[in-house]
Amino acid sequence: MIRGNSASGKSSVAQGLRDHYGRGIAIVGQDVIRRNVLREHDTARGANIALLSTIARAALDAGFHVVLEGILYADRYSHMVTSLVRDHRGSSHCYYLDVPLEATLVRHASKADAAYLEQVTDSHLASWYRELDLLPSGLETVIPAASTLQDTIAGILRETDLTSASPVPPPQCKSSQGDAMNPLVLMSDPRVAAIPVRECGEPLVDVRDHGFRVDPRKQDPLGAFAHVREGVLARLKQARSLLPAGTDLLFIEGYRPLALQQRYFTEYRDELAAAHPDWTAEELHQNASRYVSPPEIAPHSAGAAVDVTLADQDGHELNLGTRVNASPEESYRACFTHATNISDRARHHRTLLLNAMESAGFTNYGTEFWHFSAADRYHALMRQEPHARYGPIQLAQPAGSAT
Ligand SMILES: C[C@@H](N)C(=O)N[C@H](C)C(=O)O
Repeated sequence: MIRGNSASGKSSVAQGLRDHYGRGIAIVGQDVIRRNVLREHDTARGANIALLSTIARAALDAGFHVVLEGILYADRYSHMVTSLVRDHRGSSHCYYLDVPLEATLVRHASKADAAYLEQVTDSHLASWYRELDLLPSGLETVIPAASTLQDTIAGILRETDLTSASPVPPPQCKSSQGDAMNPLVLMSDPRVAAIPVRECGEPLVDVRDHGFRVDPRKQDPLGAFAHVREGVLARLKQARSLLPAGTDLLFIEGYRPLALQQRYFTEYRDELAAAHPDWTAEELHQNASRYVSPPEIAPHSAGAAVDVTLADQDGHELNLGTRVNASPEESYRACFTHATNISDRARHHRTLLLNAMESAGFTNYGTEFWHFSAADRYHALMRQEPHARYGPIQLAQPAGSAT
């Protein structure tokens, strides 16, 4: 988001970002919506406020990066802007172009649009001007007037990680496949279910007792999410030790009770069925298994799988291209581990994670960069092992708790 007074350079910065990045960036300009589309005054109850939010959300949902730019006075627009930032599942960056009134008047006078200059005079600019009209909670990075247009654009591209990402959406490929060289084996592949399980009986253990960074987003009352088999914990420890200094594993989810797995699977399959009424039951089952494992072979319900990502040394989640648990539809398949429609930096982070986890003996699921498992049926098939060692398991209930 780019805010600032009239003639502070917001739209030039937005245009410059798009010129560098190419297609895939939507510019949502307050002036365009308020003046051109609605032709309304800027008031606290203006219809443009909700419309800006709706357009930005729709563009994000369609897979675009969004640059929202405008004067967007803090007292009128901060609620809309902070809600957008709060609800956005990717990363958000807010900038305020801090240009003194005198400099905005000079920039304004240099505009080529004579009709606009006639309509918008210096006294308009002066009456609209608000000094350092920042949003609450330190959301914005203030860019001083001394920063040149080129420097501002380069800085924002760098910070937002948009320097070299390819435009979205990516080239189309068949929805249930990888590429010709590395076809994905889906969880629904009958070869996975055909792998026998020789249950080894290892218990579930709580990773929170072992110093891992554990993200609370999948937390449940019993702490089931933080459990994994003993051997999985050992591998996690090894993977963690293999990461370069300054990066750490961020643990999101391990064990998942079978009933929850069943619910996730049914919900997602029903979502696909609503979006693709022409798909057969088999197509639905297969495509659902890109994102949720069929319950009968679920690695999470065997305590064999972990969803993990990377954090920096202060625990801040790193950018790995999409949010963890982004669905193929939501992310234009950028959630696929080897997706090409992510930035170089995100790719680098994915490679760090993949290398560490695979070296520690995990197998990744190619449709989810964050999902790894060991000694379950999927892992056994991919590593050509004759049987799995972890089958479905139940988490012991604490003594005295209701069943
Ligand atoms: C739902 C998603 N986070 C997930 O866990 N997917 C894998 C494939 C699974 O269900 O095992």
